[in-house]
Amino acid sequence: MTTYKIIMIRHGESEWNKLNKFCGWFDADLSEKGVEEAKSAGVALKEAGYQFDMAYTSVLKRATVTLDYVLDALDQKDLPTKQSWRLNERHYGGLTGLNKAETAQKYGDAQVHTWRRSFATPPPAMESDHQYYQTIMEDERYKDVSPEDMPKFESLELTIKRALPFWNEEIVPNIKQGKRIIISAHGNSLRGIVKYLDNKSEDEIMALNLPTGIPFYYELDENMKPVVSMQFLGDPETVKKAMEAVAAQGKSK
Ligand SMILES: O=C(O)[C@@H](CO)OP(=O)(O)O
Repeated sequence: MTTYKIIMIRHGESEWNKLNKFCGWFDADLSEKGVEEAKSAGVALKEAGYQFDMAYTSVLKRATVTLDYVLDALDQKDLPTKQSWRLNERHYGGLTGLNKAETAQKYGDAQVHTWRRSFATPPPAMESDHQYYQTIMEDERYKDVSPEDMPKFESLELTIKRALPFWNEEIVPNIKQGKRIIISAHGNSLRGIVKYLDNKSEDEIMALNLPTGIPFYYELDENMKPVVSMQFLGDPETVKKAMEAVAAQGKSK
């Protein structure tokens, strides 16, 4: 049986992860710790013997810069790379820029958990008087995104709807040609792909919190069904703690 291995990585810690702010499509930089995470991810991939033929990433710096550090560690700086807004973080709408713990104090932990992790419940929309509306919605990078596709908020369900065409039409054909692929993206765009690949239920995906900067792989069969699901390149205790820390970001204290 032919199988295909694909690496995915959530970007390293961003400045807004550090400040515990809802980030979404805001283009936050990596924090110093995030840079270190990205470099370590590159070293882990190098030590495990990985080389790639093609990379995919979003149009947001935290993912593209993470990819740059990884490719640098692998001596593959010139790797063909395709960027797409379809791999962006889910759009956090009106919550963008708010502190997660303060939002939980105001609306309750349960509401924030629903906004962060539920499948179908979207955050409130980003209205035109929102502090970051112009910065995000009028960004040149999105000038070719059709107005119907341009979100003002996204649930995980909506994030999956816009990410999957890119997975199916761009990434899958290259996987099937035997290209070795790395995807550098975001907590929720990757949760979307993972939900689809593993056919996870809405409850199962609600419980998944991806850590920053730790690569994981899937091994897929010819029908793109996982033979091996989500294996992290990191020691299980560290991965578990990092996942718990992400889950805790939405608690009031
Ligand atoms: O703020 C965000 O855009 C995301 C990822 O950092 O946060 P959360 O984990 O709350 O979905």
